[in-house]
Amino acid sequence: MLKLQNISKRYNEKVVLENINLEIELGEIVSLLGPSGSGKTTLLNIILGLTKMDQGSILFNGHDVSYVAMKNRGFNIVFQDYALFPHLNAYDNIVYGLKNKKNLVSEQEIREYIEFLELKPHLKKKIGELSGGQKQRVALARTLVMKPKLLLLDEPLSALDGVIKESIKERIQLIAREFKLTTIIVTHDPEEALTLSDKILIIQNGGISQFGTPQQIIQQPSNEFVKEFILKQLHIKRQNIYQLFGEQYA
Ligand SMILES: Nc1ncnc2c1ncn2[C@@H]1O[C@H](COP(=O)(O)OP(=O)(O)OP(=O)(O)O)[C@@H](O)[C@H]1O
Repeated sequence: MLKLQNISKRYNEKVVLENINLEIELGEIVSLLGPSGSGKTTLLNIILGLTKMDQGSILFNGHDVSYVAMKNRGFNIVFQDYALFPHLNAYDNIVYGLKNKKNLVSEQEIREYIEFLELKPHLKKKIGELSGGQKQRVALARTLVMKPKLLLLDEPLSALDGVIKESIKERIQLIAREFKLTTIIVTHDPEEALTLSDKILIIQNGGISQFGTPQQIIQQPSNEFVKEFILKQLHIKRQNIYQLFGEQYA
């Protein structure tokens, strides 16, 4: 379980996060959802260990990792732009992080991740020869071979559309189930959060506006902001809501 306790962060006297408390169960997919500038990426980076918090603690499976360096936390992130190496082919990108950690994963396991993400036909291609969805799958494979204890995804679907977006969404859900991998996703898109996650944390101005399952957020929005943000301003497709939660919420 990942437990965030009283996390606060300021930048130049401006409060960016204030007293964030959160518990995420093993294998759960949680979306951090909120408007631009609400503090989502800052919270993701604090969990990763990339950004220092001013106050608070992070517990992972009972261990306090608040002061553990990023590389020793074992939490891995897929950045929004994938950060793949353009001069290497897909396979060399996937195994890049294993250079000094050869014993972390067997050849057989690497092959399984590649099969799982349907990347076999693309292994020899340079990054520039891959589609957006293929790049995203290479980035996911590269992260999975590192056997992360926690998977962090920054806007994983924002560069994708239509069918590709849906297939990556399904992949992310399969990864979380198959590998019992706790997954935290930053998104500003309510529809994405509602259809992808087990739970959603809605952040507004650095504070928690609501934390709950998609059903709870649809059925019992805890305040006007949640109602506006989720249901009205961002125009969630009625059809998707209908399919998920039934006619009365469409
Ligand atoms: N390194 C930094 N130095 C100063 N201010 C920062 C820094 N990083 C973020 N901020 C500020 O903190 C606030 C929250 O930023 P953050 O990137 O966490 O928001 P976000 O919800 O992820 O936004 P977006 O959806 O636009 O990416 C913003 O006001 C931003 O300007």
